[in-house]
Amino acid sequence: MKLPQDFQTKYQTLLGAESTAFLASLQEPAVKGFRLNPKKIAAQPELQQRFQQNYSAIPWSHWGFYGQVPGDDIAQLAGDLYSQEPSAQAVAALANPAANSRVLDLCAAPGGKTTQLASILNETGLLVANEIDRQRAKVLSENVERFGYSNTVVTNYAPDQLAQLLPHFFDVIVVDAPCSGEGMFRKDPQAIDYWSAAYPKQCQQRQRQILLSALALLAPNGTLVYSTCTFAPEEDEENIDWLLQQAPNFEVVAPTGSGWELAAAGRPEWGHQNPQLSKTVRFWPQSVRGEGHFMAKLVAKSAVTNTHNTRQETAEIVRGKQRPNHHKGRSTTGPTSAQLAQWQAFQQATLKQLPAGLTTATIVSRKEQLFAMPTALLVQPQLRFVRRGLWLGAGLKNRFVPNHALLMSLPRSAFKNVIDLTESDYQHYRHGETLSFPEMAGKGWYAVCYQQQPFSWGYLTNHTLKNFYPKNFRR
Ligand SMILES: C[S@@+](CC[C@H](N)C(=O)[O-])C[C@H]1O[C@@H](n2cnc3c(N)ncnc32)[C@H](O)[C@@H]1O
Repeated sequence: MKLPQDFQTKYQTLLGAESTAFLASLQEPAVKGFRLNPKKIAAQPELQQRFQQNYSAIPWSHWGFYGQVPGDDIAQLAGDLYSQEPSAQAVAALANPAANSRVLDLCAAPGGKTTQLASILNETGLLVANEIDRQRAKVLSENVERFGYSNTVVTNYAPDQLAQLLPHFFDVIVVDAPCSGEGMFRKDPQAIDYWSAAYPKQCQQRQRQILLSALALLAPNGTLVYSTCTFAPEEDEENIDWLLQQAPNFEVVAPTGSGWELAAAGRPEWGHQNPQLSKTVRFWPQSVRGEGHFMAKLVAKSAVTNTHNTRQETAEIVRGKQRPNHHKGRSTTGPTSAQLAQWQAFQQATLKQLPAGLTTATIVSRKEQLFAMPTALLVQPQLRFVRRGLWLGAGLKNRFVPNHALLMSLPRSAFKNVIDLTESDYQHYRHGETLSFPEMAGKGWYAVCYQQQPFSWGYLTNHTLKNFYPKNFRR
């Protein structure tokens, strides 16, 4: 790999003798990793064993392993795992939101940190995954669907717009900032083409704008995690030093627990000698099995009285004192009683259990489509979504048609009817073909499975399984 001369000179100056090992490490192959989805793996001990026996664990990650699982493995399709390089798995682990927190992943696509944060929250609280780029937000939304957590919504805002809509709303915010990507040079050599000596400073300006919005979105006693996949001090230590000046009530906290001793500390000398920077974290490829990453966790030094009243408003909505303002809202309303009746009839016929997050959700409709939207978000009827919570399905005139997202949010044991496909039927079904089962009688919705994993809805009628595998996933 040909590294820019300016890059080499910069790190020779910054790192001195260590630069030889650092620059040599960038010529090594990238380290691959993936992370299991605890929600889906919990009920499948044989699948857990498959991974535990064949792959070694990533020390600092929740559920992380070194290695690579092919993209068309059923475990990928069924949302059992997410491919993510090992160091990137430290960011959500550092944030480690408490159960029931309101969490925002501000720069979220394609969803590596989001899916890990969702796993940590384990269907409690609320997770907003926001992405500024519309196309990338769609990919993020697909990954959120695949992982199957019903308390996760996807939005598509610039950070300052979101801050106007949900000021001081979140307990935990992760800013995995767009950066100069030096830590990705091995994984994605194209990042080298974008790089110039001036690029880190340009990125710094954009990162500071994003961080100011993050402060406006954060509850007074909230936690902010900032990360980049670059080595550049301008984007790392300098930004945290600057952020502490903007928010003097905050301090950096160092990670605790096993695995973190393998990471290095940030460098105070690269951020105006601010001693707090020794509690920031660096992953260097010459000393850990992973790519380059920087991260810092900031918490409020002293408790501040929470003056905003969103929690009170939410409680009132839940208790029914205040109705969500449907008129100002872009598109959601309450479902009709006929739609609700269809949804209930569908549940009775098809499901043994409901997704866990539904207990803290409100059912809303958009035209005939029904969604379980996290109740806490009803305080802001102006909010537009790419995914407004768990997409349940369509309440049509005489029937309910479940959405793929509902299937992905449930374990195999939740379905009254399951059908296991052979390898050959599985390939046909993934193409979108209808399958014939002369021995199967009756009518109804089935969770269609391969290797025990639900991957699609199917509707059985006249000995034929109608194909509801989403058209955009067919191949
Ligand atoms: C490092 S990537 C995020 C990776 C993601 N957190 C993950 O783990 O999969 C940074 C993201 O920030 C987005 N972005 C770019 N410019 C932005 C801006 N001005 N404000 C907010 N986000 C921005 C990019 O589109 C990109 O998706």
